[in-house]
Order: sequence, then C-alpha cells, then structure tokens
Amino acid sequence: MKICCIGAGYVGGPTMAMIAKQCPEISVHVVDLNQSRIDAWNSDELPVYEPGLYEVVREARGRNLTFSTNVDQAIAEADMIFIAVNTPTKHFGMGAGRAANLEFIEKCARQIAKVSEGHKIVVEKSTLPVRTAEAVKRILSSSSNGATFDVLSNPEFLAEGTAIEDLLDPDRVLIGGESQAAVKALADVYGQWVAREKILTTNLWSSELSKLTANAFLAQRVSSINAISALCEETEADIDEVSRAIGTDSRIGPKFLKASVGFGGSCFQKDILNLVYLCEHFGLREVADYWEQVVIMNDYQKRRFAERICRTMFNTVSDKKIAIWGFAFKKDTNDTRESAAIYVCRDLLRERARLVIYDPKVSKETIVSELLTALSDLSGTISETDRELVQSNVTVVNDAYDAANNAHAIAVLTEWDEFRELDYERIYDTMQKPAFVYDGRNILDRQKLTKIGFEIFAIGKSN
Ligand SMILES: NC(=O)c1ccc[n+]([C@@H]2O[C@H](COP(=O)([O-])OP(=O)(O)OC[C@H]3O[C@@H](n4cnc5c(N)ncnc54)[C@H](O)[C@@H]3O)[C@@H](O)[C@H]2O)c1
Ligand SMILES: O=c1ccn([C@@H]2O[C@H](COP(=O)(O)OP(=O)(O)O[C@H]3O[C@H](CO)[C@@H](O)[C@H](O)[C@H]3O)[C@@H](O)[C@H]2O)c(=O)[nH]1
Repeated sequence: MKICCIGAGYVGGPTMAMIAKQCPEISVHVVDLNQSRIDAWNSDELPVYEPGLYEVVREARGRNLTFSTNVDQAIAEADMIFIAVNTPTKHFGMGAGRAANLEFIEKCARQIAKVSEGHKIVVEKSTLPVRTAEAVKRILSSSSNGATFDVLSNPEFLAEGTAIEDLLDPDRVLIGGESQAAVKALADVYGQWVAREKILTTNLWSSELSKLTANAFLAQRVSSINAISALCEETEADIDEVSRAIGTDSRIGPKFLKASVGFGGSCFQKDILNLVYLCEHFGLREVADYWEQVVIMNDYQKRRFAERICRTMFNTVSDKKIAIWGFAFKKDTNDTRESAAIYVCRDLLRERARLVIYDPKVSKETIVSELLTALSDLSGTISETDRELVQSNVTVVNDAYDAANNAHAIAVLTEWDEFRELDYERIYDTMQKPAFVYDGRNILDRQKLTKIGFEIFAIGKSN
C-alpha cells in the first residue's frame, strides 16, 4: 500500500513518521509546498521539536518514509491520501476572527481531483468544521480523469510535547466514513499497533464534530480552573489544593486542571471559535455564547497576569527589566502559536517594560516575529513606534541566568523542567531588590523562594 500525506507540519510529519515506523510494508510519502520545511525533515534538524520524534524519523526515513515537494507525483501514486494542512482562523471577509479558513483544504481536494486516476481513499486529518466532507466529496466528484473516491474523517488527537507517546498509545483512533471497505482499510493501518477496541468508527459528521467538541471540552476545563484561580487570589484558597480536591472525584478526574497563565497553542482557540461560528451559522445563539465564554475567560487570564505584574511592582514597569522564562505555549515543544507568553509580553511592552526573553527551544526570529504580529493592527500593519519598541525593549538570550541578571522581576510563562532546578540563591543575588517572581505555571517552590528573599506571586495563590 502507498500512502501520501499533504502537509508536513506538526501533525503530518509526526503522524506519518509513526505510521511508517509501525508499518514497514507501507510506503509513506509526505509532501508540502514549503521547500525549507521539507529540507528540514530530510536533515538532522527537524522542523518540529518533539521528544522521541527524531529517533522515529531516523528509523523510517529512506526505508519507507519520504519527504518531498512532489505533490502531484505523491498523489498520483497513492492508494490513500491524508490531508493534514493547516486550517487557521480566517482573518478576512465573512466569518473573520471565527470561521476556519478552508482555502488550503479546498486546494488539496482540487489537486487530488486533477491528478488522480482509478480509486483512492481521501482522509481528512486536519481539524475541520462539521460537514466539510460534503464539500470535499463535491470537489472530488469533478475529477477530470474519472477517478473515484471514498472520503474518511480521521481527526488527530495528539498533543504537542507528547506527540510520540500519544501516537504510539492513543486513547482512541476515530474514523468516520460511509464506505465500510475504506473504513476497514484505514483501521487496518492503525490496527498494526493500536488495539482494535480503541479504534472507534462513526459516521462522517460525528467524527468531524467530535474533534471540535473534544478540544472545546479540554479548553473549558482549563478556563474553568483559571476562573476559580482568580477567586483563590482574593480569598486565600489555594488553586492547587482546590484542583486536587475536585480532581479526586472520579466523575471530574484529575487531568487538565492545572491553573496557568492561560492556554495557548494553535488548536484550542481556533477550534472553539470555529465551533462558535458554526453555532451562529445554525442560529444557535445561546450555544455559541456558551462556548465563546471559554475564550473570553482565557483572554482575561492572560491580561490579568500582566496587570498583576504591573500592579504589584508599584504600578509601573516602565523601564524595568523583566526576565521572561519560556515563550513556547507549553513545555517540550518549539511551537509558539497563540502562546500566552506573546500576549503577556505584548501587554508588558505597552507598559514600556524592558523584556529579556529566554526559551530553550524557540529562536529569536520566532519571538520577534510573534511580538511584531501581536502589536500590529487587524490589517497586519505595525506602527513605527511599536516596531521601535520591540527593537529597543526586547532582548533574547540563551540562558535563564542571563535573563534574570539585574532584572527587577522574573515571569515564568512556560513550564520547562529546567526552571525547577536552577540555583535560586545565585539568581537572587544578581537581581534588583525587591526581587519579584511571577510564576505563571505554578512550578516553583514558593516556600524556598520566599525564604531566599523573593517576593513570589503565583496563579491562584494570594499574597
Ligand atoms: N498541531 C497540533 O498539535 C494538531 C493536533 C491535532 C490536529 N491538528 C490539526 O491538524 C491540521 C494541521 O495542523 P499543523 O499544526 O500540522 O499545521 P502546520 O501549519 O504545522 O502544517 C501544515 C502544513 O501544510 C502545508 N500546506 C498547506 N497547504 C498545502 C498544499 N496545498 N499543499 C501542500 N502543503 C500544504 C503548509 O505548508 C504547512 O507546512 C490543522 O487542521 C490542525 O488544527 C493539529
Ligand atoms: O491543565 C492544563 C492543561 C493544559 N493547559 C494549557 O493548555 C494548552 C494546550 O495544551 P495541550 O492540550 O496539552 O496541548 P495541544 O498540543 O494544544 O493539544 C490540544 O490540541 C490538539 C490539537 O487539536 C489536540 O489534538 C489535543 O488532543 C489537545 O490536547 C497549553 O498552553 C497548556 O499549557 C493548561 O493551562 N492547564
């Protein structure tokens, strides 16, 4: 069997590498329009940082895993074609700021229709609004060479930072489709390493909608605990104690109850806004409002964190040096999309703080580009003043100690393990006094740091 995957991103790359590793008899060809991304997949510096990914890629690459930009050839040769392209929030025209931009999906479908001959299975791997498969089928049915297609929905549930674990041992694999033969063909691929009872099959629409729903529920838990963290800060209740107390109720469960500076990542916000848009489209105003509140609460949490920094530093951070530890949206990834750090840094920059940023996996170029985008207006234009602000007030360094040196405050924005193990006495000695620490991930030892002399503020803890 030959598989092609269009889109060599955070999903296409790792997912296909895992299929190739587990199924040596299947030839897997991953294609992308982005030449530099493909070059990186073919090198030792993969474009995606994920623990364990390099080993998986190295095992299969050159054997039954290929990365290239030969989109047409890969489509023509494949029996099964995964579409794993990006589906970002639309930022123009109808549904701007809410609807998913399906331009890339549609282009893939048109390309498949144009190039294919015979019969092929097309698998939606990207996260899509419910009923997208209807449009995909319509486009495919116009194939000029008389090719025929089955369309399946097979949403991906991996989380970044644990992608390899998640792919190796998923909670479930979801396959939605009408053709039993096509569903079986895809189930047989996963069945090479995933237990059959974990492979769930549904109709196409349930599968598409389950992906948006799963992300909405997960994000809702984070917003719920973050909402309670604000109340904890006012009442001397401790958010970690509350999480533990409610999480031991087996009906609630302990996962996804870690209070934070706010959820980030390319998926949660985008998928909830898409759900909100769909509900509005179907006239379900109350349902739309209900889910939108999850995003509103998340924005509040990020804003609240920056405001707390300013308020507790005597109401001004202007010209003060603040060390930013962590810029990725969570640990163990180099992904910064929608990271809470972007918005906290933006708000601090607007207060004229001087930021010294350190992240073990994120490059200076990415940090600067994210901040410029966050400061620009809706049309993407950035004022000269804001460009200057980033140029003069943002420094990116290679070390957490360097960042903290001579700083008035440290803000922990990503929960990288290395931040737990630093020499805090040494850090305290090099900082301005009072030495403030704002722990946006609740990973630091408050008692120890307080004893050293730090003034520490954490999420959902009162001072
Ligand atoms: N990132 C995640 O953890 C994750 C997890 C589950 C699901 N998803 C979903 O999977 C999809 C992909 O997400 P991602 O994070 O991998 O995106 P990404 O931006 O990292 O990768 C998408 C890739 O598709 C390529 N592409 C776009 N149009 C193309 C075309 N016509 N032909 C060839 N290549 C094309 C882009 O160049 C890009 O490299 C999205 O719908 C996302 O919501 C993402
Ligand atoms: O208790 C928690 C759990 C998560 N987060 C934050 O929530 C965001 C998302 O985290 P996570 O869900 O672990 O990572 P993602 O890679 O965004 O994965 C989500 O989004 C993917 C894309 O759709 C789905 O495939 C996954 O199942 C879903 O977990 C990150 O900023 C986390 O720091 C918290 O603040 N507290």
